[in-house]
Amino acid sequence: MGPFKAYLADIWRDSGKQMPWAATLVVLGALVEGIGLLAILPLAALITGNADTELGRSALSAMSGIGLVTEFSRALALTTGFLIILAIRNLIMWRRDTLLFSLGVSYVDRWRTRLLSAIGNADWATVSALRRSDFEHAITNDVSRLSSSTDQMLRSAAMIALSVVQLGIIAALSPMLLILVFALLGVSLLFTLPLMRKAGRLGKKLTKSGRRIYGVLGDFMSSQKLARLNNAEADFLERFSGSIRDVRTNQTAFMSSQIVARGWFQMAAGVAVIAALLIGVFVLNTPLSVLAVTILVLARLVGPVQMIAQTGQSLANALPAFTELNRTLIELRQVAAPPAATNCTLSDRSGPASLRLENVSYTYPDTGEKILNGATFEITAGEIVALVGPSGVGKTTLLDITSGLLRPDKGTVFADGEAVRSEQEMRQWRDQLAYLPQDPFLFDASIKENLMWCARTSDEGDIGEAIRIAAIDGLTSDGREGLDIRAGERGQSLSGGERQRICLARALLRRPRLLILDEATNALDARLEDLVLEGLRSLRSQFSILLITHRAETLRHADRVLRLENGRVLEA
Ligand SMILES: Nc1ncnc2c1ncn2[C@@H]1O[C@H](COP(=O)(O)OP(=O)(O)OP(=O)(O)O)[C@@H](O)[C@H]1O
Repeated sequence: MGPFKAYLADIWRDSGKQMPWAATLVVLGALVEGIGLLAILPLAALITGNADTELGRSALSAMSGIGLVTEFSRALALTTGFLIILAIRNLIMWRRDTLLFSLGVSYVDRWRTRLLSAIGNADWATVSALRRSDFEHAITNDVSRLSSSTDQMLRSAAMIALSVVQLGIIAALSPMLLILVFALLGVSLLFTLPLMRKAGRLGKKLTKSGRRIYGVLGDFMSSQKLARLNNAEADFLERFSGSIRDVRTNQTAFMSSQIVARGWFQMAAGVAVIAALLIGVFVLNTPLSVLAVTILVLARLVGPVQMIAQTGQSLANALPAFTELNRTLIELRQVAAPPAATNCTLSDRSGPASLRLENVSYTYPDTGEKILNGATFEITAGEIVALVGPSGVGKTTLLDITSGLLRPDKGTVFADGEAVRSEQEMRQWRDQLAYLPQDPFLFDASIKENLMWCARTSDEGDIGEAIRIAAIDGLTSDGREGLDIRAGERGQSLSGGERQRICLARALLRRPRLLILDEATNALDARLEDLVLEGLRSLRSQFSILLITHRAETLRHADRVLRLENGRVLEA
């Protein structure tokens, strides 16, 4: 019951004031439905001419009291009353169902928002170690399962209220018949329990196999080119087929258990209706109108009871997804970078920044490998410094610490002589710098939209200048669509060098005080790289530059070269 309780509490908390209003509508709907059902009794008394129930008798005598004595006037009054009840019922049901639907939809929407904002707030070390496909699976598949079970559960709550009222009516009319109905529910429940347990087991398996599919699919999509070059499409297809086979088996088993459960219910309901008829007529001498109402209630109960039972199964199937989502959320929130009070004044500065890293050490928590060990270096305002070192020595790690993405285990980052420690200080610091990572990333949008991301206030003049420095003016003014050229998914409609230059122009539009380039011009030919780096040099009154490169020719653009070796920074 643990996860179920947590799930209910979560929906309740999330819905705010809407849930009590929805509950009121659910109860009102059930009561009006019950009144509509009872209205059959006087109608039956009128039609058969035999008032065989208390309610039938009182209704007829009440009508005589107000002068309705002819059959026609009574039939008209009863039909009008019936129609009014029906109209009120429909109005309440419409409001109830739209509210329940919107509660369900908003609940799962909020789950997606919670997960995305938890990712946005979690520290970089955790986010970078997160498997993308697991997260995609959580936010699409797990949340969808939650969506359908939440919707079913809310509708079932309305059905339960309806069933309780209808059972109450039978209890008032004939308690013995109620026992029959309970026998039906008991038998149904007996068959449902093992099926619910099975649905829970299948739910856990579905979460696992679903994640595997997303993993294989993610690998497949991002390595299409590689797969084709190695003629390895068949291998992917085989792995994919294996995972979907698992999902299919689990889904089929789940569907089959639902169909079996439905079959049992229909049989149990059929037996109960016949039994109620026979026992009512031959043993209990139940009045005909009560029998009619009972059969009507029983027939109407089959649908709701079936739905309630299926909701049980669907819940058992979705609860593992809820548990998994909660686990992901808690893990991400535990590593949320805490906002801290600060009197940092970095945001007031302008002109090139100075930077100092003092005695910085860092070990990746998942591998335990110590990458930096007392690294110290300095960049003065307006200086261009190159950082070199063998592949895998820790250059990118050092940049991630410089930009505040990773927090050093020991040591301090100083910007303009001020220590940058808290997340708030790091955020202010990141506003001052532009960091171009090794893989240039572009959105599937126009070049202009890509350029203006994070620099919304840039005008035509700013864009023109950034384009010129990044040497993409040739691309954007060659008679094609100019800045409206679409970059394609992850920028695939452009060449590697074009992508790098657009990312550089985008970085310049942020007006950084420190520009960090992690092999950010390595896809350009030597002539273009020279042109771009010379352009950047001319802007040293605006920003300092820290760049990583493996190319010896690039080093001549730097004022100083530093070498990273054994976790320390040395003058080269
Ligand atoms: N998120 C991570 N978790 C664990 N280890 C990591 C992580 N990122 C990098 N590493 C490891 O840290 C070491 C340094 O990596 P880093 O990317 O900083 O090197 P680099 O000097 O920039 O290499 P290159 O020149 O090849 O880009 C490598 O051994 C790498 O495997």
